[in-house]
Amino acid sequence: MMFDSVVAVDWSARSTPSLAGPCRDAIWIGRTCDGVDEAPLYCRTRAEAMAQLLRMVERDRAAGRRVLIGFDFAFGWPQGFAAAVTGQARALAVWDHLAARIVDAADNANNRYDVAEALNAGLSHGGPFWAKSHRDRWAAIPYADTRTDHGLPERRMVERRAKGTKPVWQLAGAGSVGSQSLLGVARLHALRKAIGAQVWPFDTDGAVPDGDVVLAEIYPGLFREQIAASGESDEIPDRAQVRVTAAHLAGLGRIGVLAELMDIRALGDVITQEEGWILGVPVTGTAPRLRNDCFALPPGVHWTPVATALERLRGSLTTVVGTETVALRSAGGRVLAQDAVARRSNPSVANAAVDGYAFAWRAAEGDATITLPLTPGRAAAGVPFAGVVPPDSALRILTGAAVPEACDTVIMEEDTSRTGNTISFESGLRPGANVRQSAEDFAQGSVLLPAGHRLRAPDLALLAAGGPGQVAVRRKLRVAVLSTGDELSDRWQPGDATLPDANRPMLIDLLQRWNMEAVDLGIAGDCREDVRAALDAGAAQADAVLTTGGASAGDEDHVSATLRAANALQTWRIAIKPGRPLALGVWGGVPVFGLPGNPVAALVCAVIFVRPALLTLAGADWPVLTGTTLPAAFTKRKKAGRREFLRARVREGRVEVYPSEGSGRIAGLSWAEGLCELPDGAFDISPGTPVTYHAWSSFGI
Ligand SMILES: Nc1nc2c(c(=O)[nH]1)N[C@H]1C(S)=C(S)[C@@H](COP(=O)(O)OP(=O)(O)OC[C@H]3O[C@@H](n4cnc5c(N)ncnc54)[C@H](O)[C@@H]3O)O[C@H]1N2
Ligand code: MOO
Repeated sequence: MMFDSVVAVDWSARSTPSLAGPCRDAIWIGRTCDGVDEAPLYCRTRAEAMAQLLRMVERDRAAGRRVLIGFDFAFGWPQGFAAAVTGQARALAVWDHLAARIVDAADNANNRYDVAEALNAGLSHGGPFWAKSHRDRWAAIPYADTRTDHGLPERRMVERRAKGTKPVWQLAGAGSVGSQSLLGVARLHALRKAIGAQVWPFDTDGAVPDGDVVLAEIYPGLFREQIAASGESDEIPDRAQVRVTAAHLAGLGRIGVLAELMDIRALGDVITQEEGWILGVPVTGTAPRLRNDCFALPPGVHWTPVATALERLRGSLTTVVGTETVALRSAGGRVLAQDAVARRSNPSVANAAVDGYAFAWRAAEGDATITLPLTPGRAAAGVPFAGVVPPDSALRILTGAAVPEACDTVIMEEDTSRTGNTISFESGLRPGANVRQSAEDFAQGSVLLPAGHRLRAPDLALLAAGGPGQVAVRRKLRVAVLSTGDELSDRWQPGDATLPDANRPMLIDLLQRWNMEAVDLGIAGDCREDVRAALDAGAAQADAVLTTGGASAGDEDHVSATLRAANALQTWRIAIKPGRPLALGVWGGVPVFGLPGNPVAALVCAVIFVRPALLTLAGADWPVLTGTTLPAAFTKRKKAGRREFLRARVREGRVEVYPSEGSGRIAGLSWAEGLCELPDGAFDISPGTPVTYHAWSSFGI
């Protein structure tokens, strides 16, 4: 067993001691020790609870027991808060900050609103904390939720996954947890120092802790059903919560599941160092969150060549989707999550490649004409011959049938003549002729296809032949698509000043062809509130967000501006035409690809940059574009300093390009059947000059 003693604490942010007798909304401590569920303890103050816990730890340590203590408040804050307050992206730095400021007396009197007010005042746009006990005090904390663009995510990633959890910014009101965290963390900071406890996941970097006293964040809501079913109907709810939660976590420890739940290294350091995690929320299927600065370019970079941009993109992204199992027949287009290993050899036994007669080759050595007696019976595919073929005899055999043990060669029926029970044929057959050797195609245990491979129809034949009826694939990547701009409308009518949205249908179709799920976020107007709300919706529902429009630096470029305000924007000026302004950001841990609004630029950016990036997030191999070299049918003098992609098609073996290069000329997109890629350097093209052509099919279109 991992922990001998498991303690669950229901915390409280009260400012006065709770009633003398046990009551709700007070501190309760539940404990399961050596498999025995103890009666929960009631504590009137935080100071009393800490004293109880210290006594328990002392006793457990003296008895050589490992102890896990869970507290039901957030140990961390949404991504970005720690760095904004302390300059370090670590929750424990916030613990230090709070421990130095929180005053929490023995009678529960405390200054949490003063501390929250100071935090708000030090953060941009009024800060994230809201709700308080007195309407007329702490002016920097709004009483109702009238907060504006404070630039931090509303929830931690774990709060998006655990149903019923409340954001940590709310300091008062039913179910709020913000105040509990401020006061609780200050207390845990002292406990950690006093007894050398390990705080999971921060002290272990998301790994399973090895200390003898471990503090972790818990949430009794995870055990809601077990609590409801626990049978003590008139029990105070807080008491039932700590009792059942402790018993449950101890049970998970006994069956080895707790260790699995405590290994969250795969989530990355935004979670393991900054936001924290609720013990018991499963990790599988959870994308590691990206750091806000994951797309940062080195200082001084102004123009990024295409190849460098691709390399950087490749280096900053990894797989974010979990694994699921699907039937082989519906696995086409999916990405293998693991190497597919053959569960059988093909063929599994040596078998006949033709209809004819099997015999031992030694029997047919010598004479010009060979005559062999036939053994009664036959071997057919799936119906092996049950008897023994004598050394100088032959056996009737059909294509696909197992070659009997004593035989090694098969003669095709058309090459023999049969009289009664004998066959005759000309000598000269090589040993092993017309026999498919066991495992000549592939051997059991060999890797048929590597993880990351995208399955096509022929691959399904191979996997099926290798045995598995089911295959482990990556969950489909979900990608949200947003168009931006006041000029766009989905309800456009002739005569309107608005334009129909051309980008969204195009991008949604691209995603579907790449075997991803598209989430349609519609159109956001040219205002930050709209863009913010859409990005929030995208980050909540999808693994990545694609936007078009508003990517460059103009007054109306609200995608860039919104990401910049959240300190999450990197604008890459790529040496490419079209598609030069590409905004890359991270919103709520989810990458945002801000494509230029011009439809031609949007498509080029989508196929050249976004496709490989999304395939990487989806767990697929990085696609390498090779292209075909063909003679040009056009004339152009290309300047040095940027790569160009021209709308193109092939006619009579030569590459034609669309007469206009304007990146708003949508007709040319549809006219084209692919792109002609011109290199970064200067390049003079006249009819016949070899150029590189990529058919739409090489972009999965
Ligand atoms: N001062 C600068 N101006 C511009 C720059 C620059 O670097 N500095 N870059 C130019 C280039 S190159 C491009 S491409 C565009 C990119 O602009 P944005 O991404 O900010 O896009 P918008 O200004 O919102 O729109 C550009 C153009 O595309 C039309 N559009 C937008 N969305 C759609 C849609 N869904 N369907 C159809 N058409 C759409 C929009 O109406 C504009 O005409 O910036 C240049 N300017
Ligand atoms: O990206 Mo812009 O398309 O070069 O006009």
